[in-house]
Amino acid sequence: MELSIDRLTKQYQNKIAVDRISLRLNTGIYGLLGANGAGKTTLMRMVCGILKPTSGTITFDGIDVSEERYRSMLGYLPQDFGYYPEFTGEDFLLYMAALKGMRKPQARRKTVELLKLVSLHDVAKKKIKTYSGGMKQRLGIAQALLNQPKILVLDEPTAGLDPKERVRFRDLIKDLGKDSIVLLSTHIVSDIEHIADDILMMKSGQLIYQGKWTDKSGNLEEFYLKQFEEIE
Ligand SMILES: Nc1ncnc2c1ncn2[C@@H]1O[C@H](COP(=O)(O)OP(=O)(O)OP(=O)(O)O)[C@@H](O)[C@H]1O
Repeated sequence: MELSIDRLTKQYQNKIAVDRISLRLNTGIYGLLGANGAGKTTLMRMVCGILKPTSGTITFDGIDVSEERYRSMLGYLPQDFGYYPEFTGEDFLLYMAALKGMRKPQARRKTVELLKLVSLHDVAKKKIKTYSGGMKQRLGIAQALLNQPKILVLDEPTAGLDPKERVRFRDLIKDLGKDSIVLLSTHIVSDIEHIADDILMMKSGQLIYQGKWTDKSGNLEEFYLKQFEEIE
């Protein structure tokens, strides 16, 4: 299982948001770190096939990002995910399953399973508008997992969560890297430093660090902040 990104570039009018990024990702959790505007969302949107690159390619085991087969293997939680406040958590998942073309019996089975996984089974029949930020994000993860994706893209899933919810979210994500490629963006080091198998760090559209971060590598937070300082 390999997601291959080759010299990927995205240019907006006079701004290069992603600048010739090449990456090979296998199963595991990849923590994508970068300051605001570094290009994380642009990169992730291209990996999800919803933003067309200016140049470069993205393939999964040889399947191009533009193919339907690629999409069927993808799970995505966007930064500004739109929940339906009047839906219950359960109805929302059933609705998303229908959008993904799942058959009803399978959708029902998967909904029950995922509500348990994200610890929302007790509130499955409550309206989303009564959910906390953390509960909504867990529901967001659940919808992204409906089709058992091989590639799971989570764009700043911990934004707006309190510290307790952050830990809970981290615990949930930890296991997902066993069978799939998880790409998770954040600008908070502690969100990923203990769960990411590999660290990817972006600055001004470029990848400035890629690989494992071990105790020998030093303090990740310090290294990260140093890159920040240089921007300002
Ligand atoms: N549609 C667009 N048109 C022009 N410039 C854009 C567009 N979208 C993004 N940009 C610019 O591209 C750069 C990268 O933006 P991007 O949203 O990918 O960064 P990010 O790392 O995800 O930041 P954040 O953490 O704030 O989401 C920024 O300078 C941004 O202003």
